[in-house]
Amino acid sequence: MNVIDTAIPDVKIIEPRVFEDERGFFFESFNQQRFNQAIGREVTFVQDNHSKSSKGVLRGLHYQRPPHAQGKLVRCAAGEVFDVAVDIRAGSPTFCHWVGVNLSADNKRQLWIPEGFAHGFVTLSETAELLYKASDYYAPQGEACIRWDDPAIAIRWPLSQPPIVSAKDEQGVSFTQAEKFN
Ligand SMILES: Cc1cn([C@H]2C[C@H](O)[C@@H](COP(=O)(O)OP(=O)(O)O[C@H]3O[C@@H](C)C(=O)[C@@H](O)[C@H]3O)O2)c(=O)[nH]c1=O
Repeated sequence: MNVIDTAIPDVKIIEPRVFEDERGFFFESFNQQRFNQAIGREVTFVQDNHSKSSKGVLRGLHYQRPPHAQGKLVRCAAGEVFDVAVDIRAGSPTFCHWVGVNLSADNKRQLWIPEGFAHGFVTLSETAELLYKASDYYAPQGEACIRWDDPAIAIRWPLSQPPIVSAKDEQGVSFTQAEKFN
């Protein structure tokens, strides 16, 4: 397993070791011990999520407010997405910074997004299936959404036309208005 730093030190790219043979491939998509070593602390995941999206669908930027904050370990098992984490921790040296990583069924990369970040992605392939582990349970009362096109964050989404966004995400607030983490 290979751990790659990103421009935001707490956000890591994890590349599993893939064993290929004439039958296909095998890899450990999650190993608690190695994962904890990779990020330097213990995280307990309590929920696995799976979503499928069509090309041009953009979901985000989502987070749950404390005490329901979620760390997420994200991977793409079919197709390809551009996955983004935004630092919303007040006082962080990388506050309001974002990182974007292509995750695909081919590159098998995973993105670790700790608590204190908003998360979103856009689908680059005809369809894409995203699998992610979360360190806390879904708590609708704690859900929050920042607009994907917020000018203060200025994410460079790889888009050639406006994305397909849910009605809920259209109601996302600006970065300035969003509740931050302390
Ligand atoms: C996120 C979530 C949704 N749901 C339900 C609520 C709703 O009826 C339906 C679809 O929910 P949403 O529209 O919020 O799904 P979606 O827009 O895919 O939300 C997800 O987006 C990505 C970017 C994330 O980071 C996730 O944490 C999550 O917020 O699924 C659950 O039952 N459990 C969950 O954990």
